[in-house]
Amino acid sequence: MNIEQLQLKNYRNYEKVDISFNDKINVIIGENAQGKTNVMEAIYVLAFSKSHRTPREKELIKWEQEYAKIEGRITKRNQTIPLEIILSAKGKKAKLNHIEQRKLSDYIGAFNVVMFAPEHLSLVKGSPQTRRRFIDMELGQIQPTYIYHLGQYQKILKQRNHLLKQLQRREVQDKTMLDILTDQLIQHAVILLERRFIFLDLLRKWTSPVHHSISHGTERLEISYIPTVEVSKSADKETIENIYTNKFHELKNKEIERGTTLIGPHRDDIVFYVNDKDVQTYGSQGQQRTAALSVKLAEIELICNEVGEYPVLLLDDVLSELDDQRQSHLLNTIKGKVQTFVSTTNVNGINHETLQEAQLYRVENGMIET
Ligand SMILES: Nc1ncnc2c1ncn2[C@@H]1O[C@H](COP(=O)(O)OP(=O)(O)OP(=O)(O)O)[C@@H](O)[C@H]1O
Repeated sequence: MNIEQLQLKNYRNYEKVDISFNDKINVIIGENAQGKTNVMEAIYVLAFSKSHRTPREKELIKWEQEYAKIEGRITKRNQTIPLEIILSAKGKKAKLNHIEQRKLSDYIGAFNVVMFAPEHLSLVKGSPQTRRRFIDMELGQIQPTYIYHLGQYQKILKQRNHLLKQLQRREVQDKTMLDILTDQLIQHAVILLERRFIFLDLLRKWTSPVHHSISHGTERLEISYIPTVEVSKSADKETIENIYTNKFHELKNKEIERGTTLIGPHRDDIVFYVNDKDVQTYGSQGQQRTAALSVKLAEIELICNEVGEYPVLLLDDVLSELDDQRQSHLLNTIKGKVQTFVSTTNVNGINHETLQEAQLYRVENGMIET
């Protein structure tokens, strides 16, 4: 899969841009704060309809402008597909093949992208929220209906937390609504948990050989999903539902006392083990980085396996963060098969023959030159 062309109108510090891309390696080079990440972000927004940097979409619109537009032409299974995202104070529009999609879950998944930025290097040692976000984004692009269930779960969770706060402050006495919201929450929690278990199995399958190879056969990487309820990954829907129902019943008074929902996929986590030791606690910074790189490389293979084509890879300011050996492993793995975007202030920090074949784009103050 490739992105052939990108057009930006009033996006961040770009007033108007129209660029065509090379189907192999594209290097976006420029000083700090010139707009390199903004280009990467625009490609990401075209795929996911949201930014990887901010939940506040207003920030994406050029200052003092009414709207921002990102248009892209991608090729997938030998077909050209036009995509369009328009952001304004009125909301967001997503168009696929020039047709506006009412549900974002009908849009997301058409264009597959893997982003690798410095913050992903802390996937292993960072917060559980970072890891949950990672699972949600990846699952969302291979299974668009996951986004629907996640959205419903988050909506009900918000209502339930609000009600728990009211019950805590005794502004509400009747608990009937709490039971209704609990049942609704469980319906979506079961689906999220089931799909995350399956996704983790897939991820583990692709991560193990990659990690074994990067570590020259010295390390074995394992990934475990840690839910907030005791449940086996082979449990069926009904069993998971019963486990949640019983646990919510048991925790009812405690949740009212605390004024928040204490269990569910929004509190789950994943743990990485290298040679049976928890990498977050015991791993060196190098081992944590290698684990993060393995996950990213596995993600590319996993998407290719699920979708039938390699996703586009965005390496935002990350190559120079990797040492020569990890850089080489990454670039050798993707060479010739994955359309890649690299943003950097200086190509000198990147030593690889792959870059000799790259198309260079110079970015300066919201202008791009090839
Ligand atoms: N909504 C906006 N409207 C206009 N300009 C914006 C907007 N949002 C961000 N900018 C500008 O975009 C620039 C930052 O661009 P970007 O994050 O792409 O930098 P970069 O080239 O990747 O830099 P670095 O190498 O430091 O990461 C800044 O000059 C910032 O002021």
